[in-house]
Amino acid sequence: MLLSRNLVFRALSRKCGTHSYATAANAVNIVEVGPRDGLQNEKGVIPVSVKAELVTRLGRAGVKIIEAGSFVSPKWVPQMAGTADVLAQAERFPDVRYPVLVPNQKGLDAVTTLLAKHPASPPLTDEISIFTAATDAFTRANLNTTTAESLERLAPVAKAALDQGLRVRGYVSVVIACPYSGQVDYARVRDIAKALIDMGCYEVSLGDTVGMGTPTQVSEMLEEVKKSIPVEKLAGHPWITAFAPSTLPSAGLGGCPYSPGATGNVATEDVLYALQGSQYHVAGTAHGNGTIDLDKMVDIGWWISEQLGRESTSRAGRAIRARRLQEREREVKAKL
Ligand SMILES: CC(C)(COP(=O)([O-])OP(=O)([O-])OC[C@H]1O[C@@H](n2cnc3c(N)ncnc32)[C@H](O)[C@@H]1OP(=O)([O-])[O-])[C@@H](O)C(=O)NCCC(=O)NCCSC(=O)C[C@@](C)(O)CC(=O)[O-]
Repeated sequence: MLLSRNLVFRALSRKCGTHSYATAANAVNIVEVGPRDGLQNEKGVIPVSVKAELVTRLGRAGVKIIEAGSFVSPKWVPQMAGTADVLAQAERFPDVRYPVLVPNQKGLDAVTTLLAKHPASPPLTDEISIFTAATDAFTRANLNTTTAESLERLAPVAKAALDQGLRVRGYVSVVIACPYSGQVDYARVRDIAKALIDMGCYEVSLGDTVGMGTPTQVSEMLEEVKKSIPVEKLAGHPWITAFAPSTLPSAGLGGCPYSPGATGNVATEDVLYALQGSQYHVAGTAHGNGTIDLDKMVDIGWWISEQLGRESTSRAGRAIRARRLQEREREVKAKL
């Protein structure tokens, strides 16, 4: 699956966060963005039933935060059409959150309509993610406006969402380099992230959208952003090379359709695998042992990849599958 595009930095801060899912020291929050970021860039049409099943399977595997889709213009991102039906059809688990991406008031209105139509408890979603970018060129390509104008548009959307009891999370894209305008000014990243926090985002995910950042660049950018925002309110997406915690999709799928040259995401399975035996662990999840089930995530990664007509790019996913096949062959031979 598309693992984490955003690892949350609470583990690094060694403090509990302000969320209801506050984490202990060394705990990593994983925001699984497979159903949204992982699928939004696909060429073919993905049936709603497949998208809903993906959300269901992730919940069963113990993922605690699943970004289930987006309420953007279907003309801009056709793959995200039907997100309301995905939310309505997916089997939901009471301790799992299902945030959705919202670009404007129209997107929030669609969420409000959905919640009125399906008055479930807990609600189908209780969180929106709003997004902008560190450069005007990227914001123009992705949202058809400038960064400053996007922030102006998003402020009332965030306020309206908070007023109706929704949580609001923020994304800043291209925090290191922009595919259209090159190296990014980290002070600008800091100011934009701060603007999102000031409008009520409980956390801001910083995206190296094209995946060009080196660990040194990511550290420098973070040092700048930390001047205005405490680290426990930051998440990373998808620069796992530099930091432990993040927002990821399974099977390494995905990316922003308006980010030419992006090479896909770090797979959730790979991060789960890397965390094994490290000083970090996944924050408390649906499965009381505080872990996401790696084997189930590998299965989900292969399943969704098959649905999309490709192979999983997750290294851990491929290795674990190869090991399973070998074990099965050995068992068959032993029976002969
Ligand atoms: C923001 C807009 C809508 C502006 O697009 P626009 O064309 O400027 O908007 P508009 O207000 O002029 O409306 C144009 C048409 O879109 C419709 N429309 C307008 N809004 C909506 C809506 N919410 N839902 C459904 N329909 C909508 C609207 O009704 C109208 O339809 P028409 O009259 O032509 O039939 C467009 O640019 C858009 O949808 N952009 C989203 C692009 C996107 O989803 N990108 C991928 C997600 S971001 C990402 O992946 C990065 C991230 C978050 O992962 C972090 C990282 O990786 O760095």
